[in-house]
Amino acid sequence: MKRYGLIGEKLSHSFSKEIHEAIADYTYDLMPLSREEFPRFMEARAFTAINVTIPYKKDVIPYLDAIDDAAKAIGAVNTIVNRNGRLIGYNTDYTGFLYMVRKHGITLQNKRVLVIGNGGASAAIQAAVRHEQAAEMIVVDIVKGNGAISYEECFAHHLDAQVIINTSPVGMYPKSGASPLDLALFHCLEAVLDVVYNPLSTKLVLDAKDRGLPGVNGLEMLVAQAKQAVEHFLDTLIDDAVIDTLYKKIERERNNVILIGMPSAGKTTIGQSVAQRCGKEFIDMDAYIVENCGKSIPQIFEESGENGFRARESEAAIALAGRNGAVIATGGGIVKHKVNMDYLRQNGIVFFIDRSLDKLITTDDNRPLSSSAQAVARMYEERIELYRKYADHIVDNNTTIDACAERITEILNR
Ligand SMILES: Nc1ncnc2c1ncn2[C@@H]1O[C@H](COP(=O)(O)OP(=O)(O)O)[C@@H](O)[C@H]1O
Ligand SMILES: O=C(O)C1=C[C@@H](OP(=O)(O)O)[C@@H](O)[C@H](O)C1
Ligand SMILES: [Mg+2]
Repeated sequence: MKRYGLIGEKLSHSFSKEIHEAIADYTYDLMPLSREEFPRFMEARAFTAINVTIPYKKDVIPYLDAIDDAAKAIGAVNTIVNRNGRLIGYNTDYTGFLYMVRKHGITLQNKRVLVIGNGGASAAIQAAVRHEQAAEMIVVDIVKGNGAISYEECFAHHLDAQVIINTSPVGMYPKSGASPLDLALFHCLEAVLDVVYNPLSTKLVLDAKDRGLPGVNGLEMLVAQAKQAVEHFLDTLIDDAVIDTLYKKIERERNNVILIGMPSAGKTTIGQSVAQRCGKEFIDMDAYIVENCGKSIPQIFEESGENGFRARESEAAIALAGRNGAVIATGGGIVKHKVNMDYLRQNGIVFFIDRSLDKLITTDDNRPLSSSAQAVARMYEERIELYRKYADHIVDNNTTIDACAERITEILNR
């Protein structure tokens, strides 16, 4: 019987089963192995082809009969094919990374490249950067040595890096507020790549985008390395187009849909409709806060003022930003604290629901901030630039709820 799959120590968060089974028509098993189980598994050779992940990418090498040049240069293998009893090793992290670089039109040749982190993923990427003939490659790590310099040394001498590649886990969920370095320091920066794919866009990638630079997340590389592994598994060539299709599909499924805009603009109502149309879960952030506090919004404002409410709103934003594939209607003031949007944007595509001001005035007790035309106008003045700044898309809501929800669904599906 043919057997395909992935070995590694902890595999519960792996996307590989989903990706492989979308590209090929075999069953792909996640096979977590403890350190004790690992040697027996490799000696038995009872598989057709496997991928290898942390911590076994180096440890598999002694069990193999041959490895290709890239895997040899890197000293790590992520793909093993059993060809009539002979185990052959490859490294598609290397080729997957090169796919991602080329796809985004990023040139490494003659560039000063800064690689953050010096672990397994870094080894493959360092080999790829060398292959692309970078002018200079600096590796920085929290642990100095083994080819890596310290952050101190990096800040003292290498702020002229042109391309930054994060191979470290810094910025990965659940510590997604973190970034390995402040991009503002790097005055020659042209592009940033990150191997982390949960969240879909790390803080580092969003910082690059905010500076008008290409910021590339690790999901594309993940899909590319899997597609190239399938090619080795089945000894066939597959069109690269499948990478983009699959990458976009996973991104669409995992991204949250975040609705922002003035109070009464229609975020809650439209959010429910979008969720229903797309078969996604709906979360209303105000309702989430009320449920968690056991108090109504006016009650929270009364007891702890706007600041008290904003603190609870930030807690909710950070918690909900870790969700996947939900439609999240925020409260109108979400944009007032940058940290809220910093988190929500990591796993979300942001829609600004724009409704004309005269339609926003309300005597609803639940909206203590929008009871008069003056109050609404003042609030609008204060926030409009922020709504625009954070929006990936601006959608008009001056006709029907249905029309607006339909427009959002259209944008999501294109
Ligand atoms: N396009 C629209 N047509 C008619 N009523 C609308 C429209 N958009 C919003 N509303 C109404 O405005 C009120 C406020 O909407 P809601 O979804 O609660 O806004 P938000 O969550 O942005 O504060 C609701 O009664 C909703 O039905
Ligand atoms: O704009 C705001 O500052 C607020 C908007 C409300 O949500 P809606 O936008 O759903 O009304 C709610 O979060 C709170 O009353 C504060
Ligand atoms: Mg609402």
